[in-house]
Amino acid sequence: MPATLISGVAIAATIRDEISIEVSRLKDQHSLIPGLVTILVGDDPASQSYVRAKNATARVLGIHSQQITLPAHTSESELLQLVHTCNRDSVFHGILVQLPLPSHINEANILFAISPEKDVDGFHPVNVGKLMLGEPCLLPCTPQGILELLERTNISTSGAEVVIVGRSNIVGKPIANLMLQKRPGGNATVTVCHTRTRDMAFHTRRADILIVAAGVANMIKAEHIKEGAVVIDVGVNRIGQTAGGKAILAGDVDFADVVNKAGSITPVPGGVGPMTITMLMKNTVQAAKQAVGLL
Ligand SMILES: Nc1nc(=O)c2c([nH]1)NC[C@@H]1CN(c3ccc(C(=O)N[C@@H](CCC(=O)O)C(=O)O)cc3)C=[N+]21
Repeated sequence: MPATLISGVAIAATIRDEISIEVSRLKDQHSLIPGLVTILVGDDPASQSYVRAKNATARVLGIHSQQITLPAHTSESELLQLVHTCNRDSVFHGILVQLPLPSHINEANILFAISPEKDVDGFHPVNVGKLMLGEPCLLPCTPQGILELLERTNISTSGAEVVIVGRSNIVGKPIANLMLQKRPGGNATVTVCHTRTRDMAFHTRRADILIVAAGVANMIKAEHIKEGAVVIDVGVNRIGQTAGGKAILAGDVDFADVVNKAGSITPVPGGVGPMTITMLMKNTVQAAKQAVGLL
């Protein structure tokens, strides 16, 4: 029997409806319009399309959003100036600096300059530290999206063997921490694999829930998974182009190879990606409410 498809598109749509209702309520009852500024440096086509999607989603939900696009040769100090200006601008409750930045800009210097209250990516050390401690904070969007996917498909993590492939600051490390926490959505036994892991399949085959965020197209095959496992594919790899010039996407999981062995699986596209953008909207609303003392 083929795996049950976990539709990020459908679950994201449900959450977007919830957010849209909340945005209307904030407007009506508190004259509060959540605001998001997205900052894009350079002209990488993938980054352009992600930022466009973020702004489009914000508008649909009634969130005020503005995109600021700067040339690739923008200096670190110019970008820092812009971040400081946005920190002070009360129209914006959330600031997103699209990554990756051009190599002459130190990403940490920029991310650390964003006010933690406006850090809707959850990348600032204050929010990273709070996450680690289990304190309320702005959570990074992709890990938060994965928790929502599992919760809303009634997949329990308590006592489960969760194996994560990838140790990035954006996905691997924070999702590992969240799954460890002593609260619903956590309580898992967590293993994190990476490029130096000696026998990847030995670990991944033990997973009840396998989360793959390695950035290597189709690396996870049937031999890597246990029969009936939940497989969450975070990979978004551009592996080619259609005749019309549209990017062809592949996940980190070889979907065709795994689909008859997994119990449930997220597709790419249409799985984790739409959840990531939705959590950015949720964080923007949370930041706006916090800014005016509603949380
Ligand atoms: N400051 C910052 N924050 C981010 O959250 C951030 C970032 N930089 N840099 C790049 C990564 C990547 N990322 C994705 C978001 C949505 C989809 C997504 O919606 N994907 C669609 C397909 C989109 C397409 O067709 O290209 C899907 O999987 O169905 C993918 C990837 C956010 N990122």
